[in-house]
This record gives sequence, structure tokens and C-alpha cells, in this order.
Amino acid sequence: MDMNKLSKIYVAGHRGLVGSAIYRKLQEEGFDNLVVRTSGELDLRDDEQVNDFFAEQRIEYVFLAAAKVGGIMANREHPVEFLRDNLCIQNNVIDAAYQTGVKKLLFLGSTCIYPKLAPQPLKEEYLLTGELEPTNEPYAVAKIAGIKLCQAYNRQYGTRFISVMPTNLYGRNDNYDLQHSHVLPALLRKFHEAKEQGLPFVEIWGSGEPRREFLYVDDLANACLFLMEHYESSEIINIGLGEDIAIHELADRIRQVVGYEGAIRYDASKPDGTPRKLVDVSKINGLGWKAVTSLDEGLQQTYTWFLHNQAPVKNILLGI
Ligand SMILES: NC(=O)C1=CN([C@@H]2O[C@H](COP(=O)(O)OP(=O)(O)OC[C@H]3O[C@@H](n4cnc5c(N)ncnc54)[C@H](OP(=O)(O)O)[C@@H]3O)[C@@H](O)[C@H]2O)C=CC1
Ligand SMILES: C[C@H]1O[C@H](OP(=O)(O)OP(=O)(O)OC[C@H]2O[C@@H](n3cnc4c(=O)[nH]c(N)nc43)[C@H](O)[C@@H]2O)[C@@H](O)[C@@H](O)C1=O
Repeated sequence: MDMNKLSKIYVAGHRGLVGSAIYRKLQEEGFDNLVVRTSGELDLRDDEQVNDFFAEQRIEYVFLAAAKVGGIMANREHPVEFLRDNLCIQNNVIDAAYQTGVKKLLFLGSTCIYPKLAPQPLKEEYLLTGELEPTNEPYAVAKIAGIKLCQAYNRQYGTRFISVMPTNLYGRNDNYDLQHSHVLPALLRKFHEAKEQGLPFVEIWGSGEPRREFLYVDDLANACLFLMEHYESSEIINIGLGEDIAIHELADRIRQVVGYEGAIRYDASKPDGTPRKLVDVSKINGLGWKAVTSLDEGLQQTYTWFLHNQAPVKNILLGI
């Protein structure tokens, strides 16, 4: 019944930050019956395409890491896509998984599902106990609907669909777009470019006071495999490092990793978002899983990857 090396596993969103890390981890562990499709080959918002794909492939396990994802400004500028596309993707994949008898599905939620002013650290039971953060409410509503849909299928049809809530993530294959990415990749790129171009300062959005928790995506992938193999409950489960950091401290750490010696300025016209987001990891730790990569190690590895993969591409485009 449980996932074995020959099981047919679909990683939805395999080119993204999370999906690519899960794909790498599955390969490393010797799972070699993996199915993947780009969004160009299979648009998961289209129910006919999704139903045909699942009917043809007879998939046994699904990691649902395909979604419309972005940082604070992307969420603010594109509320329609963050709500509508995510609802379509998850409704289509979850229903097709049920219709074709998928043995187990793991749905990627996010800690933005918790109320903006919930007590810290965020326990799983705080879901739906207060107002959401307005900058990402449409995305959070879609994610909450995904959790509830998994629970509903489990209750009504006896499926095994689990939902995990990772904290903010970073690592290779992240989105490094300055306008639409999350803070960590944006700052790596801003400091790198400021150093390369000898700029006198780097601009950080907001006050620098909000606190966030950052988990290295390879640890997250490891947790997803662990939970696919050892977690059966319909109840949500957090995945995090268990420590958070203020954005101004993050900026200073990244400045040091990159080796930039200029100044840091704050742009108060940009939103801060939720003041703090630290997850309680006692549930997953109690099952025997713990993150192993410190923020310093993860930043170093991510910057090395960036230098080999992102920075040269940019330099070629700029002709430098
Ligand atoms: N990044 C983070 O900090 C966090 C992420 N998560 C969750 O993890 C999951 C993955 O996020 P992340 O890896 O960061 O996102 P990315 O943007 O890096 O990757 C998303 C992937 O989804 C695929 N995708 C998007 N739209 C469609 C579509 N219409 N049809 C098919 N595929 C589509 C893309 O495929 P293609 O490349 O082929 O276009 C892409 O590879 C999401 O559910 C997100 O909510 C949770 C907490 C934090
Ligand atoms: C994962 C999570 O990610 C999002 O929520 P968020 O954590 O608020 O997003 P963020 O990473 O964009 O910002 C974190 C903090 O950092 C500050 N900040 C400074 N300078 C830059 C900067 O240059 N870029 C960005 N993006 N932010 C910056 C920024 O102002 C904010 O205070 C949602 O998608 C949400 O739905 C979700 O799930």
C-alpha cells in the first residue's frame, strides 16, 4: 500500500522552487517512476486536460506543488490570479486524484492561512480563528479551500489526502524577479547587483521590522517525503525551522554573504505585510522530523547556486 521505488509518482510544478526540490529528493532516494509536465504541456487550470492526464497515467501518488505563487507585491497586484488560478488548479488535481484512485496526495498550503494577528508561534489549531492578512487574503482563501477540500474528500470518500503548511521557503530554482518574488531571493539579487555595479545603497521594502521564518527548500522536500510516508491525518501540519528573524537582520546577513559594503535604505511606501510569522513545529518534530539546514548555511548554498545559474544569465542579457 505504501509508496515504494516503483510507485508512479506525479510531481505537479516540478520546475518551481518546491516541486524541483521534491523531484530531486525523490530521484536521490531511488524513486524512478516519476511523471512530470510543464504548465505549457498541461495547464492544470483546465479540468478536461487534467482529467485526461490522470485517466491516461494511472498515477499512484501526487505531490501538488503547482500553484500561482509570489511575494507581497505580486499578491497585491494580482488578487484574481492568486484566488482563481489556485482554486482551479487544486480543485482539478484533487478531484482527478479521487476519480482515478490515487493512493495518497500531498497538498502544499502555506502559513499565510493563519490569522494576521494570531499568537506566535503559530499552532495548527489557529486556522480560521481570526482575520487574514489583507496583502495575501485571496491566496490564503484559496489555500484554506484546498485544505478543506482534501478533508472533505477524506471524510466523504475515504481518500488519503494530506495538507502541509510550510513557512517561507528559499533555495535553488526560486523566482528572482525583483517585482514579484519573495523577500529572500529579491534581496540576494539586489545585493549581488549592487556589489557588481558598485551602487552606494540597496533599497529594502517596508520598515525592516516584520519577522519571518525561512526554511531551506531541500529540508522542506525532505519533510514532504517523510510526511507522505508517515503522516495519515486529515489535520494540517506545519513545516518550519522553528526560528524567525527580522527583515533588517536578514538584509544584513545577505549583505555579508554577498560581500556588499554599501548602505541599506528602507522604502516605507512598500507594505510590511503580516508583522510576524513563526510556526510551531512541535507536531512534526514529535513525529521525528527536524530541519537540519541553518539559515547561514542555506544562504551560502543558495548564493553559490545563484552565482552559477541566475547571475550569469542576467549578465549575458545585459551584455556584461
Ligand atoms: N515559495 C514559498 O516561500 C512557499 C511556497 N509554498 C507553496 O509551495 C507550492 C509551490 O510553490 P513554489 O515552488 O514556491 O512556486 P514556483 O512559482 O516556484 O513554482 C510553481 C510551479 O507551479 C507550476 N504552475 C503554475 N501554474 C500552473 C498551471 N496553470 N498549470 C500547471 N502548472 C502550473 C509552474 O510550472 P511551470 O514552471 O511549468 O510553468 C511552476 O513550476 C505552492 O503551493 C506554494 O503555495 C508554501 C509556503 C511558502
Ligand atoms: C510565503 C509567503 O510570502 C508572501 O508573504 P510575505 O512573507 O509577506 O512576502 P515577502 O517575502 O514578499 O515579504 C516579506 C517581507 O519582506 C519585505 N521586503 C523587503 N524588501 C523586499 C523585497 O525586495 N521584495 C519582497 N518581496 N519583500 C521585501 C516585505 O515588505 C515584507 O515585509 C505571500 O505570498 C504569502 O502568501 C506567503 O505565503
